Amino acid sequence: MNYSAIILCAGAGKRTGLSYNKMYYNIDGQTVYEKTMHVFLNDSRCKQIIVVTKKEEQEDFKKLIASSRIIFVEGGAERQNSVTNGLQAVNQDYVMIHDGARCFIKSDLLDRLCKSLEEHDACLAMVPSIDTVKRVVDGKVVETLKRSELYNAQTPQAFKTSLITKAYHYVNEHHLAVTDDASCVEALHEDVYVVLGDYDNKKITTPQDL
Ligand SMILES: Nc1ccn([C@@H]2O[C@H](COP(=O)(O)OP(=O)(O)OP(=O)(O)O)[C@@H](O)[C@H]2O)c(=O)n1
Ligand SMILES: C[C@](O)(CO)[C@H](O)COP(=O)(O)O
Repeated sequence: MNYSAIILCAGAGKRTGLSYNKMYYNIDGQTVYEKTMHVFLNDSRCKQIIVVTKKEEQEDFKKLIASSRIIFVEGGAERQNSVTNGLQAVNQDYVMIHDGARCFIKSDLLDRLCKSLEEHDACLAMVPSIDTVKRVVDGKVVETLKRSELYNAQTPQAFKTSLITKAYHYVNEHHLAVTDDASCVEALHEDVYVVLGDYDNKKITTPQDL
């Protein structure tokens, strides 16, 4: 199953407290960006990698890794806008959308997603929720959700390109704000399938994560 990957790197990383984009943060001698990219570069099914960055940071990213499979696209104000821009460059029938900041991704997750794409047009990595989750309004608990039905969404989120393109077009046209990609397909009332993610596949978000 060949695919394009959209690697989102156009954020600011504000919640980390760093004075620079967390994609340049160094872990064991490699930037977060390089760690993420190597997993996709090592996958022969990944025919095109679309790196979405801020315009002014593109040259810095280019210096870190060179490959004929990589192209750069300018990001937008929100993650949703960055994905929308990335989708315009996709040249494969299937696409995986991945947060650059999830740099602990392993290749077996790509295998599971590719297998799922053979049968389904929309699937995403998820892990069962560990904590008990409650709905709170005005500082008061109004509901305890049934944990056995709760999963935490990760990336990659993998799709038939035509479906996710149509789904993003729909949410953008209706001014709906989404925090992940599968939500756009949900908005079209199309099925989205769960692929077992990995608890290690964390998104670097807070100073504690660093
Ligand atoms: N306008 C944006 C916002 C986010 N991202 C990317 O989407 C991923 C997930 O977003 P998040 O963790 O929220 O990253 P930041 O926006 O960088 O973090 P913060 O919200 O703390 O500033 C990151 O890899 C980030 O670079 C993006 O490409 N374009
Ligand atoms: C897409 C995502 O990583 C799934 O958990 C998450 O929703 C991104 O959220 P953020 O607020 O942009 O970090």
